[in-house]
Amino acid sequence: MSAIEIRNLSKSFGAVRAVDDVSFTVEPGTITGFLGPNGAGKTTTLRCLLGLVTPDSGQALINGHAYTGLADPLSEVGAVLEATNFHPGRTARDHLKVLCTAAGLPAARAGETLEQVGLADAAAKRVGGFSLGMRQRLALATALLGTPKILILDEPSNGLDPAGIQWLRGFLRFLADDQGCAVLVSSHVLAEVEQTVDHIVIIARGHLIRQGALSELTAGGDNGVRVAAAQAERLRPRLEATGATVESAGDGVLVVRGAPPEAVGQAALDEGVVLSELVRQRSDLEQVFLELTGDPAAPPGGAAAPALTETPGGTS
Ligand SMILES: Nc1ncnc2c1ncn2[C@@H]1O[C@H](COP(=O)(O)OP(=O)(O)OP(=O)(O)O)[C@@H](O)[C@H]1O
Repeated sequence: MSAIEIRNLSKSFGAVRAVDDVSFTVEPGTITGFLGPNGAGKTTTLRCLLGLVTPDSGQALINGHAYTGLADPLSEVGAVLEATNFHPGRTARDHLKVLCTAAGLPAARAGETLEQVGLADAAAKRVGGFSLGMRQRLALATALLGTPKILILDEPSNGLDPAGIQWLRGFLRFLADDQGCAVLVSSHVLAEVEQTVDHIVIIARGHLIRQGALSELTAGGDNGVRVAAAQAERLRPRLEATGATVESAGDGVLVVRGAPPEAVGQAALDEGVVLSELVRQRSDLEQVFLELTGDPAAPPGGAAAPALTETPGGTS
């Protein structure tokens, strides 16, 4: 049984089909990046998982159950949807203690989770004075109170500075690798999650676009540098001498692997070859995401974005 299972989930708000027949799973010990441009349907999917929105059809399951059917939800799943619902006059520790009392958890969990998220020094400070990044950390502490094995985080990097983002990456990896947690983390920025996640699920306009292991989606790693010039072949010996592989891609076009664009440009300069094109070829994943986020007219699942995993729930 998967920790999280989204099965043929659909939800409309009036005429807007926010989520349309989406299926995927999240397994224990893994981090899944849930990616899509603004308005893609990520938050709606996560809200369905947490019982905050009722789907029109399909299912959103935690350990095989709807959230509302969980006997002890806080010990099974922790969620960070928005980091705004804190009483401004309360201290961070008091905020967590109130929640511990309400949930029947030992009050000591308040201090433990503040320590875990790096807020121990701010435990006695009023939340009203917290930065957005500190609120994000406090929200994460809230999610961790019941020591859940499943975490659902909506845009958790929002408001974190670069050091905070790096800390979050390490912390999520620790939760997945050492604690065996299943982590689902949404973002609209590919680069933000790319270094952290094992799996990726991409949606746009409610539709599932791609899903799979990050290693599969970025297969090949080096996608090469495309260089075009009337005398492109003159670059070949110089580039091959540096260990790069050079393939011909048609008249006057080469694809160079194992050398960065700068090295290809330098070779052209040294050889006195005039270039008409020099471009790093993007990975398939980058390309798909660029089309989704960079070109509003690009059709989701269109010719440029064929489904990698055709089977719904194919990551299971
Ligand atoms: N309660 C609601 N009432 C009406 N429309 C809604 C509601 N919630 C979401 N929508 C619409 O559903 C679509 C999907 O929204 P959703 O918030 O799920 O996307 P998202 O991927 O989380 O976007 P973002 O990254 O901007 O948060 C959007 O068109 C949004 O306007």
